[in-house]
Amino acid sequence: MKNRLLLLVVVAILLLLPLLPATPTFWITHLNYIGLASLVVLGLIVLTGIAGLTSFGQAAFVGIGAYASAWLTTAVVPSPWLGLLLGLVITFAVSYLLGAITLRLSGHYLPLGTIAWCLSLYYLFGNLAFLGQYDGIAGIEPISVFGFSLGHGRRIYYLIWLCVLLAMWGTRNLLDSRPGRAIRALRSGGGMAESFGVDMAAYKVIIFVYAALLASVSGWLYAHMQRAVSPSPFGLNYGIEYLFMAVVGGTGSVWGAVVGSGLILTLKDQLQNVLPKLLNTTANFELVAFGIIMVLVLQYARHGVWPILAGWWASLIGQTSLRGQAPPAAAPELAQRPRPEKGTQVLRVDDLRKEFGGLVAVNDINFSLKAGEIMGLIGPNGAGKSTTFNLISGVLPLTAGKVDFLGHRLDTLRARDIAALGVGRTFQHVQLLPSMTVLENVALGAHLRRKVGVLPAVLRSDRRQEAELLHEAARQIQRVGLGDYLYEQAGNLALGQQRIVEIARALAADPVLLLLDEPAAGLRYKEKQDLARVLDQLRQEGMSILLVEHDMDFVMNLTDHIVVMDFGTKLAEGTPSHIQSDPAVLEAYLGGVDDDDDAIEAPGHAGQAPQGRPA
Ligand SMILES: Nc1ncnc2c1ncn2[C@@H]1O[C@H](COP(=O)(O)OP(=O)(O)OP(=O)(O)O)[C@@H](O)[C@H]1O
Repeated sequence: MKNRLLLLVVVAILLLLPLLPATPTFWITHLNYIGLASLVVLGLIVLTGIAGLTSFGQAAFVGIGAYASAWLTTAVVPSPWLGLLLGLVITFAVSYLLGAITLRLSGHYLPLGTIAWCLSLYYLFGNLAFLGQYDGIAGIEPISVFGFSLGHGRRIYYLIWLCVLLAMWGTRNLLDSRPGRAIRALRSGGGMAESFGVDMAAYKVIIFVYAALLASVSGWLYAHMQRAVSPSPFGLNYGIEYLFMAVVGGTGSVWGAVVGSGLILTLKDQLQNVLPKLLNTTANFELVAFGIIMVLVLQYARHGVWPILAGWWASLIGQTSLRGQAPPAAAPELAQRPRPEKGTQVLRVDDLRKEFGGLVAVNDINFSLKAGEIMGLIGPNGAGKSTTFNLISGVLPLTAGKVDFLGHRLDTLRARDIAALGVGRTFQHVQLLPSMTVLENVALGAHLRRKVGVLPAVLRSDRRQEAELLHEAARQIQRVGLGDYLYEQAGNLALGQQRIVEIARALAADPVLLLLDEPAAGLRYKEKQDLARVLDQLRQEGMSILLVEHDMDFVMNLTDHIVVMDFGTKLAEGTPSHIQSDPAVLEAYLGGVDDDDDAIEAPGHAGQAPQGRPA
């Protein structure tokens, strides 16, 4: 409520400022530039801040939007609105092409790639004769709305800030949606999101184009505000400055765009005014001071200024934790996929093999799993259990062998196609998105159960589907006993609880087969019992569960069937009681059969199995 009030106050001030004759024209011009930069930085917040894809090249897209409209309105038809359309179409085509090529690059190659195409486009603007080469294009028409000219700074101000507010609204909607969760998962890099059906490569291109289109709109407004364009504001130094704005403002929130643009542009302006007077020289020291201030900000406010301001505001209005807040409103339940009859063979692994160079991590393993059965995959550290999981779920390619899931060959499919068939999984090293709430993390698991594109998400016409996804996520979180933590940031939970959240996320995908990698690690005794109850319930519902676990008590009490691996090979297979007295297993675990100790300790006494290979 108080947040809304603050927003209304900000919007009211923005509305009133140009109407007050006392407002200096300089302020309005300055605010116009802040608005133009905010649009570009907003795209960077999504691209770099949220998705972790660093781009130094956004200024080039500003240039495309500016030049397209400048050329069209001066040389072809004097319609800035057609100019906007042309700019958006060209930006779409160029950014799609550049994104498809450069986003395949990772690490430092991606930023270097963006520098390369930013330089290319800059020199292209400066060398094309019909764009006026380095002199650029002058005499550009102002924008008019229903015959009302926005030629004056105080008028175009409203259009600029309307675009900024709309872009902020749309971007917030996007981030708070099914595609938004996928975009926020891009930063995690690994294959986690793909294991829930997210096409990471496609989303990378989508947000690259989204950010470029925002920059293009900024360029269009710039061209018709300045009434002239030349290449210099679209060069690499501006691309770097936009990135600074995003980092200084705060890359995790849409408000960071406005705060960062405002701070950097005001700082630059003030340094230009104050430093010459202070140092009594005309020498250009402002960039030196600017650089030092930037280093200090990066050192002491790594997440930007906005999170600090937001924290102050939250403590001022007494905003407390969201823990315990009511779950999302009830919504129709998502359809469940048909389940195989109990006892039907669900998974069959034939001669599964994985070599890492000379190391055979999985050596021609065979086993099968039926519907309504829990199978344990156990073995000492390094036995090849997690690798087997990764082969079944498509995270790693097989060296040889075959994986059959309900008649589908999994070993020829990508991780996201395997997820779509009904295989859900958790990870040995927890892979949650720590800054997202538990609810959002689990809703990511249900990604494939509703189709919502970027446009409906931006326009917020996806609310029905979103309510269904959140309702399903909340249902699964309550099922695993974490209903009090729906709105807690996942990174704030204890490691054991994070593992349980991963199980809820896998359940949200409505799997037929659940692959759990060390689900009981880090849990207390009572939590393990609760988890065992949930898994038993799932088994009774007909789900097949394959779990890797070191806690023998947990495995022996819960599973129907166990496969023991050692050095990549299958050592033994059978029921828990059979495995507990198998001499080969005892040899692997305990270093040999002892007269006094002829079995893996009975459930209830065992606790953790020895970790590591026998000496
Ligand atoms: N990407 C990789 N590249 C090279 N070697 C790997 C890779 N992944 C796993 N290995 C090796 O394969 C073997 C099996 O590893 P894996 O993680 O599957 O064992 P594990 O049974 O799951 O062990 P733990 O219980 O410790 O998790 C180990 O020797 C490991 O070092």
